[in-house]
Amino acid sequence: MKSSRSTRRIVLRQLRPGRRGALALTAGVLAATVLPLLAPQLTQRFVDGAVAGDPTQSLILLALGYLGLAVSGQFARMFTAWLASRLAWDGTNRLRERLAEHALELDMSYHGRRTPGEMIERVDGDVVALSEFVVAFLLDVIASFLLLLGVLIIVLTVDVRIGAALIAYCALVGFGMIRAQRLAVPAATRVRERFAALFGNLEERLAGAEDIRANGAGDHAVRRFHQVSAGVYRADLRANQISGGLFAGTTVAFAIGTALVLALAAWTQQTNTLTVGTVVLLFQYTQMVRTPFERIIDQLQQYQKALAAIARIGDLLGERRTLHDPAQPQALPATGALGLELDRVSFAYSADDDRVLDDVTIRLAPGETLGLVGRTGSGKTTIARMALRLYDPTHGTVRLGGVDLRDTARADLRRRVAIVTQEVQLFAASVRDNLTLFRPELADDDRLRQVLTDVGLADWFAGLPDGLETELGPHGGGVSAGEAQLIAFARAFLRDPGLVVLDEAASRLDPATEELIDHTMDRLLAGRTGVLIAHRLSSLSRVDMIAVVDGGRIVEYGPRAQLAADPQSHFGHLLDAAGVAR
Ligand SMILES: Nc1ncnc2c1ncn2[C@@H]1O[C@H](COP(=O)(O)OP(=O)(O)OP(=O)(O)O)[C@@H](O)[C@H]1O
Repeated sequence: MKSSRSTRRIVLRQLRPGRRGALALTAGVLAATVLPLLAPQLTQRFVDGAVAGDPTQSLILLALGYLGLAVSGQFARMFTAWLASRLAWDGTNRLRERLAEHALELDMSYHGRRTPGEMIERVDGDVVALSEFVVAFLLDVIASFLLLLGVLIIVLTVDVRIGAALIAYCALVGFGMIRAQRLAVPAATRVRERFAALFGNLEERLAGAEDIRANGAGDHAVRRFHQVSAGVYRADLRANQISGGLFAGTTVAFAIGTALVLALAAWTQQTNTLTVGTVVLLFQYTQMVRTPFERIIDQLQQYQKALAAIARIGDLLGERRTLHDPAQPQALPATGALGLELDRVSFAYSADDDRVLDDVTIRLAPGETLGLVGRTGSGKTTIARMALRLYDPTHGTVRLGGVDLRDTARADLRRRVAIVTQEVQLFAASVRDNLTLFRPELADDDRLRQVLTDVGLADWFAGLPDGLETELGPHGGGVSAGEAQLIAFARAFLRDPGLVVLDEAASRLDPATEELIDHTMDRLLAGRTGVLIAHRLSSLSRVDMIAVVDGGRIVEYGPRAQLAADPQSHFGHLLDAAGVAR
């Protein structure tokens, strides 16, 4: 989706400061510009006064005034820098929040097409690039532009000829600098590419450190690292040569400019139209031209980057959900088990893909449990995703408690359906937050403790140093795979759902933990409708119905006991092959 003007406007609106902030910033920028502009006026008076033999007292006063101007000018600049960073930080934080919220709202079909790294780059990298530009724009571009304008106007009023010469000179140097900058851009891009290759290489080698060591590929890894590092060195050297050359060229150009203005001023002074003080004044103003010039040209490059960032952020904000909440949602039954029905459901992950589900029909009465079996990639998880409305079917209908899922409100659905996935996502947060998923109002402490006991985590909980406030490490550090599964069960219990989807962990756990999990699974399924994606056939002993999935189709469907007893059934053969009693 291309970013439209309106989405760009939304991006910029988030960055806009409040009225008071904007006023303070304008005042700061004006002070930071005007104060340095006044300083040479004092120098002029000082020099002319000294030449004319003015009393020392008035010269000291002028010198003190100069000092005061210099100090307050610096102060104004510091204040503006602080304020600009603060306002940009506030603005970009608003934007970051809005983006994160928007990204979380988007369907799984969107996230399925994006890597987490890409999303982080959008929500953080692009926003930081934009924030840096906003600060630099406020500080460097606007302030530098005003300063440059002020200098040119003052010099023009002092002497039109020198002013005109300075303007012509600035235009010439500016043009030259912009052309020269273009030389530097490809070199800087190459440095970034080489660094990206270096970090990519490092990440891959570190992630695979165990395999590299075990297979004796260490020498090769180090050699490759040397090659990639050498690439960074060469690119960086080249970029530094170019920027060093540019710096030297600019210095020479400005030195020539200063010499020219001085020569002109000296010549004018000799014809008695300018005082010595005015020549010093002109010299000082000419010196002031360089920095704003360089800043503005520097920012031209950042501007391109910021434009690209705005476009990408705009694209993300322009993405819309495809799963819509209906205007008048139908409520799901508020309590009790919910019947589940997939009625001739077909589905493809994207319009170009083949069907992953083909004419799937499943009917589960309230309280019944279904076991989904089939080879890897056959479509079991996709069936579960349909029941959770993570996607809408391409054809057919999914009903829960008799209500078409397309007619339900998302919040209602999330309240009544729980899922325990193979890979439990734990957060670097307190146990309480991990259980309630950051909604402390969901349950009081007694209920949280009760649920932990119910899922068999009482001993684990007793060993925690700060009880419910104990912080878990990143990715649930310090929690074993079995405990993580049980925490996921506890999350499901807290919501008291009417439908539970369990995607059993494929990795093996120790027998004691497996027994605990089996027991908890039974408790969770009791009195609820359940869909169990079983990786251990023995787990299926607890389900009422079995669906054997193959290539996105249900090739066998029926009561478990009946299929197990049928000598010809797929399910029976599967049990026999796995050595599990029928
Ligand atoms: N997000 C996705 N985007 C595109 N294709 C997908 C996506 N998720 C799964 N698929 C594809 O859909 C098909 C069915 O996958 P699914 O995960 O439903 O199978 P499964 O039976 O649950 O497998 P497993 O037992 O390995 O978990 C596979 O071909 C898979 O590659």
